[in-house]
Amino acid sequence: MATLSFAKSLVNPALKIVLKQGSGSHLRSTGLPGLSPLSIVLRRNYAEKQVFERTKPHCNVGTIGHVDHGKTTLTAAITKVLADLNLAQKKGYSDIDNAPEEKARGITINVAHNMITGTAQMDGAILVVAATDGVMPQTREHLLLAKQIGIQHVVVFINKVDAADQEMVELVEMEIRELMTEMGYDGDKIPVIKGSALCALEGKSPEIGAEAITELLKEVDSFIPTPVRELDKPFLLPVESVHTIPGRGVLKKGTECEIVGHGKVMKTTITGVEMFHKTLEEAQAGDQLGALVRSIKREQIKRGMVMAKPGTVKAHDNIEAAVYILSKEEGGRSKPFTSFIQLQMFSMTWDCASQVTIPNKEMVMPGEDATLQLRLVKPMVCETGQRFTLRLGDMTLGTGVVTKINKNMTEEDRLKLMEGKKAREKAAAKK
Ligand SMILES: Nc1nc2c(ncn2[C@@H]2O[C@H](COP(=O)(O)OP(=O)(O)OP(=O)(O)O)[C@@H](O)[C@H]2O)c(=O)[nH]1
Ligand SMILES: [Mg+2]
Repeated sequence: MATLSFAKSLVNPALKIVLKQGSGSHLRSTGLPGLSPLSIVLRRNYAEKQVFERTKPHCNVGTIGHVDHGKTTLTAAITKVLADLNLAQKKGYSDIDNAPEEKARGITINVAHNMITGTAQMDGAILVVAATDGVMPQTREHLLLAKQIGIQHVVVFINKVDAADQEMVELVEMEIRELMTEMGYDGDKIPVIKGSALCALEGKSPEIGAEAITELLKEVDSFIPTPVRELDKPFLLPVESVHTIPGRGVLKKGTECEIVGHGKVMKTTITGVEMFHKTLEEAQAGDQLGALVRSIKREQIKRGMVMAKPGTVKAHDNIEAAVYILSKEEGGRSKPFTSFIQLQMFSMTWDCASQVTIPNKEMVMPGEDATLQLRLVKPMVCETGQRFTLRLGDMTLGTGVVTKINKNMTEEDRLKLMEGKKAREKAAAKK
């Protein structure tokens, strides 16, 4: 397995670091579903050509961590340090935090949601912890989620060391190593780099600024291996977002595909593939790309649908799953739940309301495992083994994996489900 090495990258003037941006393509899909706004796509040998050349592997690394600990600043600092070495384009806060709400409030919204919907795509993570605060609730929540969704490689950056004394920094390091071990990572071996993203960004105190970033990149490089992509399976791309580009009528050009989800199945043909604003001959698993498709209107496609080889995927609305319900300490809720609770299910790039039935017990307590039957209000693409998260409002309640697919509901079943939902909502409103 080839390893994408930042150490190597740093001495390779051909490296470019590219942040996820809107590509202006007609249908934006991603084989590495839903990169978080803070994700970094590392690729090497990025040449300023109109045609994209696949000469180096890609590795997707995202930043996670508690609110205000410096995720956005660190991402900006990484691009600055690499740009100074002529290895990347510098990106500002507003390039990184893409959503309008994020821009307006200067915060990264919903990292957990991005992690959940973007799971398969993050090959590794940088956990940002401010030395001034230490481990905070979202530090735990994100790390737990990272573990559960299968992110095996995490590098830690203790940020804001400019604003904390040495003793504090050492305590925070011990605290993090302990937490990592508790979460099932090798807390003693994990690379922990201490520095200041702000200093790096402002070009101050190089020993805790630029040099710390360089060290972080070296560790990312050697510690996070290049993922092995499943190239021999039929293609499947979760739709991340949809864009219109006027006057452009045209995966591999000519490939027939099906777009499935939100209760629909549509057949079409791919007329062009783009990556990082460049056209390419062929996209492969692990790429984040834009696909142009024939005779489909923008309104017909929605985030959460899946573009796949015809006949290879189906949408389901009645499934069974093994689920772990987070305890309060892990960021879950303190109360148990019973059958008929309505939860939002998040998987790949979709989310859908679902009604829960607990087949073999009365209720599920926080911190417990359970088998659940989930009935979705619309059929969505899911397969046995697919991972998902259940949320209630903005709280992560649990994470799970699909264990069995039941026959889709009939229209009558669905109506009953919706009616039952309405009745229960009415009853709840009366209370
Ligand atoms: N003193 C100091 N302040 C920093 C450092 N890095 C970031 N900050 C400040 O911390 C605040 C939060 O930084 P952000 O990068 O927005 O943090 P974030 O993790 O993206 O925050 P959310 O998106 O709100 O979750 C800003 O005011 C930064 O200027 C640092 O190294 N030292
Ligand atoms: Mg932010």
